[in-house]
Amino acid sequence: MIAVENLSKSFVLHNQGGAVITVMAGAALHVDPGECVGLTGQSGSGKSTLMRMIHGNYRVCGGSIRIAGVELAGAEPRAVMALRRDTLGYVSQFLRVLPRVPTVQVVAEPLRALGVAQEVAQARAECLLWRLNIPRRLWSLSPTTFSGGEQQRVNIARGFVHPFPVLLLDEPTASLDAQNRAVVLSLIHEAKARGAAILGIFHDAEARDAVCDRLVDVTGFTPARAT
Ligand SMILES: Nc1ncnc2c1ncn2[C@@H]1O[C@H](COP(=O)(O)OP(=O)(O)OP(=O)(O)O)[C@@H](O)[C@H]1O
Repeated sequence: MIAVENLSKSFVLHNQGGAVITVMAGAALHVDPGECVGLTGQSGSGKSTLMRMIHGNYRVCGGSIRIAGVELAGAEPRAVMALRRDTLGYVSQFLRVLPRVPTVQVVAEPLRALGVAQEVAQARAECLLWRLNIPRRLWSLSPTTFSGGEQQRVNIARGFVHPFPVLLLDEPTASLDAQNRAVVLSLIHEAKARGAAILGIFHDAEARDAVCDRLVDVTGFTPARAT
């Protein structure tokens, strides 16, 4: 479902005399349906950079990223948007939303984008908000003023509302208490059971051990160690 081959990435710092930072060369990994793979490696080794390339936020310098058979390297923005709508879910650490949109709509939006009826999308969103212990009185309010942990749970609800075949998780349990962390781990297990291919960054070792089938150390892709 996720196939990365011979991937390279450099950043050119145009505002710093054109300095070039090569983060990755020869990166390769795959994630099969029903599998959860964790990215590890020391701080600055390129975990987030790899994740952002797989999400289509960062341009690839060389190599290939295929998601459910679709090549992302050099893909048109329209193709990336279609992939994100249908196939590729992403839960980041930080919620980014338009102001004044009620939480329940924020969560239901990925389903609405797929043409799911409003009542069905809302019911599914409410179910996830309930499971993630967001108080009902908050559902009609914008999440912009919510606490860090509440915002993260809204983000998780939004990421899991559609059964995406591929899921990218960037620290999904980072600021959660034990009870909510257990809910998120259940959601990940359920997604694996329905055949989702999941790639995640988990600094929380206990969470990582609970859900990951394999680990890939990104340090092995840094140029000094690349073959
Ligand atoms: N937009 C950017 N412009 C320039 N350099 C960048 C950019 N994004 C990342 N980098 C560089 O790429 C390297 C890898 O960063 P990245 O955030 O991917 O590491 P990480 O493994 O996720 O680190 P951490 O565990 O600390 O979050 C760093 O040296 C960073 O400075």
